[in-house]
Amino acid sequence: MSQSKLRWGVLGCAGIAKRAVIPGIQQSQTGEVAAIASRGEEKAKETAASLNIPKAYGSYEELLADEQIDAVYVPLPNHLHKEWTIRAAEAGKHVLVEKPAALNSQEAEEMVAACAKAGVKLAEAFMYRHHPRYAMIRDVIASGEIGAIRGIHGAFTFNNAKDANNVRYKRYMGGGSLYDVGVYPISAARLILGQEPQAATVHAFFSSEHDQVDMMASGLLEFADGVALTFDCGMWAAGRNVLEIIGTDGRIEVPCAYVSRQNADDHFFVTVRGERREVAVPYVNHYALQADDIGRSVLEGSPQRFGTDDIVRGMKVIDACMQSAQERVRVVL
Ligand SMILES: NC(=O)C1=CN([C@@H]2O[C@H](COP(=O)(O)OP(=O)(O)OC[C@H]3O[C@@H](n4cnc5c(N)ncnc54)[C@H](OP(=O)(O)O)[C@@H]3O)[C@@H](O)[C@H]2O)C=CC1
Ligand SMILES: O=C1CO[C@H](CO)[C@@H](O)[C@@H]1O
Repeated sequence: MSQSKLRWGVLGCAGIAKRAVIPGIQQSQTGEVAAIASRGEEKAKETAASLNIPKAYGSYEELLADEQIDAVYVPLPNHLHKEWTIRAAEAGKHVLVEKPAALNSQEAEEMVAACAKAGVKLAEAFMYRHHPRYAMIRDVIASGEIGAIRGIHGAFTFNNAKDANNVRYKRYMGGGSLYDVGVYPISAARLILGQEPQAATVHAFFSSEHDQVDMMASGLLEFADGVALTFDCGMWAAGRNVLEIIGTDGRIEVPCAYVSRQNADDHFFVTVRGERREVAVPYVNHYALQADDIGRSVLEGSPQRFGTDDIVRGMKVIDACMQSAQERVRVVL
């Protein structure tokens, strides 16, 4: 590609797109947001004006028909990820799709196949993985300082249960805490261990007041050598966003593990034989780094950090967690 920046189009005007991902692309080195689309033209125009986006479209189809757009960001409710990823790929656009990439691994496979057929890149927007903290944490583990990993615990909870119309409380849209936030500690454990779990056991509370979506879930993922991830996630509990890696000789605590601090330096803690030290990590915008990963792969041909096979493997784990929670069984992967 001869141009210097990837021209992004965004489908949908609210939520995480407006709050963080559009500013992230605008701060990235490789991308610019060239157009935004909404189901309502006025909303698109207002959002474009407020975020300095040159073009606004009153439908997603019109944006996909714009030949000036190279890549599309899909921050729609979960049940629309597959449809709009495939439509974007068929229109020749590279795709960054929000987490979870799909409702299940079958959908993820179809999305990966459509992108491969169209010759476009596909990435899942697990922005936290692009934060340099995770490479630093893996370095601490590789140094042997905390010894052999014996277990990982992750938690991601928040409380917006009063917002009854939220897409997270609609079952057909792929609502529920596992899809919304449980996916983060699951993704982080797979990232840190560099392997897939062998079995999943999840207990969830499906709320009749919230369209039977899971409002809270606790789970156990079994990895090789007796290592386990224990996690909990929830949408009607006080906010927590943490990860802990427990070794034979020490442990690593990661505060703000999945959504890093805004405009502030980050850190994590390493405790070995009772001595706790803080490892400082200067502020970065992980949404910008996420955009640059796909941007560099398109503009410079560099490999994406996470392949599309990771998307399907991750969704297989989520499938197993869902099945375990719904059927109250241990699911072998
Ligand atoms: N990586 C991260 O940090 C985060 C990721 N997410 C992910 O982003 C996705 C969207 O979440 P969030 O931004 O909170 O969602 P919102 O409900 O805030 O926004 C979703 C957007 O989708 C569009 N849309 C299209 N069809 C529908 C529909 N039938 N109902 C409602 N909205 C529709 C709307 O845009 P319009 O009306 O303009 O067309 C709306 O602005 C999810 O997959 C979620 O998991 C969410 C928060 C943080
Ligand atoms: O991905 C996400 C980041 O965290 C939010 C909670 O605080 C979630 O709702 C969202 O979907």
